[in-house]
Amino acid sequence: MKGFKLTILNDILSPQDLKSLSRTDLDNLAGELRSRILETVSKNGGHLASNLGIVETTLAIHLVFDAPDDQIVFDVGHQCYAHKLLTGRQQQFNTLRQWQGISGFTNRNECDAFGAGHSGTSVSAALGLAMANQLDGKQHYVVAVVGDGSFTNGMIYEALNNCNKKNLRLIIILNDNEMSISENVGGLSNYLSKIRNSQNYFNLKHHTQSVLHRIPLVGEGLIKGTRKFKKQIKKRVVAENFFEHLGLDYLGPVDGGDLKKLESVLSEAKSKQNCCLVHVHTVKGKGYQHAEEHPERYHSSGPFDLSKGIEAKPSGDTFSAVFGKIMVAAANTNASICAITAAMTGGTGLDKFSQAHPQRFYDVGIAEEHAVTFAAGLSANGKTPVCAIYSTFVQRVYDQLIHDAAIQKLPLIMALDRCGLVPGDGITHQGIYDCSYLCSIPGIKIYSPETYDEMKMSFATCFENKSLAVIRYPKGAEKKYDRSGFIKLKGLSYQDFFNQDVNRAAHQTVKPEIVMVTYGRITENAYDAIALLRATYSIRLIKLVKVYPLDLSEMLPLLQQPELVYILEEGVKSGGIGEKLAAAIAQDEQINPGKLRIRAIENPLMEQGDLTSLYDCCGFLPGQIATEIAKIVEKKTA
Ligand SMILES: Cc1ncc(C[n+]2csc(CCOP(=O)(O)OP(=O)(O)O)c2C)c(N)n1
Ligand SMILES: CC(=O)[C@@H](O)[C@H](O)COP(=O)(O)O
Ligand SMILES: [Mg+2]
Repeated sequence: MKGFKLTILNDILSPQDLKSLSRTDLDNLAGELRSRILETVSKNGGHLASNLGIVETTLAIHLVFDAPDDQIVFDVGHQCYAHKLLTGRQQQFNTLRQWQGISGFTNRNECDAFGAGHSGTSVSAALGLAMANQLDGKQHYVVAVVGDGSFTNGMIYEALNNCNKKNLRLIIILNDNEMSISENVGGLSNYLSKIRNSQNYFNLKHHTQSVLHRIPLVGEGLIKGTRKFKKQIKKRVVAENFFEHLGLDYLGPVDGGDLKKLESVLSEAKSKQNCCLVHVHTVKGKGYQHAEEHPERYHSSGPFDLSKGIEAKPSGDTFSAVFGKIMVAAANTNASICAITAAMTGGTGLDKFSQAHPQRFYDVGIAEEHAVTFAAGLSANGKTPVCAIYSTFVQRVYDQLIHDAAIQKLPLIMALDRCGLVPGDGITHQGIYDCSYLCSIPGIKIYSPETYDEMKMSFATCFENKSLAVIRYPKGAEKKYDRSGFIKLKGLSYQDFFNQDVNRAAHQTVKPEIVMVTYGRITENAYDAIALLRATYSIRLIKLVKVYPLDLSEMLPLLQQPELVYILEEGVKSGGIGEKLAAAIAQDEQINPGKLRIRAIENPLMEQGDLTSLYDCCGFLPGQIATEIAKIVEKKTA
């Protein structure tokens, strides 16, 4: 792909420039868009397969509609790369997903009609935009683009239920590529495949309708009563589908690779008086053979060699993979263990479990709320459910955890993946809120293992204790550094970095000047910061594994001596573990609350970027931590 000349794309400064292109130019442009997407994702990482599949649909949308007056709302937003390239962001496209570059999702700051990252929001947002237009007497259209996977999300149906208003300039494009990240699941996916496979349904329907139009007595232009009669006949001859029953017009399925047909069907949708759903059949990964053959592998990828494709096997363990192993091993000996995922089998490491224990594995679709209440139901009838969900998507299940688990006093284990800062995906995917909001759920216990061993122990404890518990861990692998000096207590471990000549037994009597308290992946940063400080100060590092409720009887005695207690937290400051500890210290007569400092995330609206840039922005790099601590101590002793 290197050196591929993008002759047409270079001249597209706005969607208006598309409108004068010839058919041949448009076809070539589709190829150029794919090349640019491939080239960029192979360098920066990103969501490849979905973007390759939706190129012609995006072109058709921008040919038929007039953005930005007409507003396009992408569900999830991970498939918006062609849209970005056609809407004035070509120059920055090489900065995709990079620090201070452009986001891999739709982003209102970048001039998209609505931002996203989480699934299922598009139709509600688009309906709101369309209603606002209607109130203002504006004639603009709003187009929601939703994948078949996202159509498994309940919010879509809540929104569809409200779309049956007259003269609503709202068009919903169902981008059906037969895939979520992995294969799409459930009754809806079967139903869509039925519509697709009812051969020529669309053609038959159109043919029937045009025949009906031609019958003299019921033809166009006749009085209302006759129209009613015509509708009755239509209904009998052509069965309505689910969407039509909800009061929407339905067009499709249309071949999503056929730009001319797409344009014609979208133009027809525009002419409808109702909200219209256009069902487009696309191919995930289209145009790059590796991605067409393995759409799941190319859903979201890191950088890779375009000529070779992505290696089949990930190398080495990750927290997700270790979680998968823990689950398989536990379920081998405990028949009550069940695993639930909301469309993230591979990402959460549950693929092995799904093969080893298919009867006890549930992929419920992109339906986190349902996943948790469903798990609570399993729990109520004696099962041991483990819900594996990314931290960011758990934001959706706050009420389910309170109403359906905590209040019911039901044991339930939440395995939270992708906790902490999430580099490439950015602002919508940061796993930095969970500790803060989950702490207030009655009876909840939160563990934040930093190592695979701690993770295993946390799960073992939770399987045994049968309570409402959260085990949270980051994306990727455990950090490698020397942990041999840590002394384990119940819910924490600690290590003293005093004068190296002092032996461990003597530590008890030596006074640490600084105590650092931290948890999770960022412990390594604390450890590295200590390496910069230990020649000057004696420091104690406390690593929490059980982060909530805090085991104060273990911890407070360790905090009494130092001049400074410095809490380092890869999560939001507001309501976080640091603030919980501060509140506990404030009530302890032995500890002066004035010696506490919290370094946590104060501006959580953190865009995408590499982890080092994100850490830098938060003051989390070891050098920054060391400098801050030295300054505080100097000020105190001055
Ligand atoms: C609430 C929520 N849960 C899970 C995800 C993770 N996720 C991102 S894309 C995706 C699959 C979407 O499938 P579909 O809508 O069909 O789009 P496609 O990738 O096939 O184009 C999932 C599960 C998410 N973004 N939001
Ligand atoms: C769009 C989305 O929400 C997912 O595709 C997410 O980007 C996947 O992240 P991982 O690649 O870390 O599984
Ligand atoms: Mg799909």
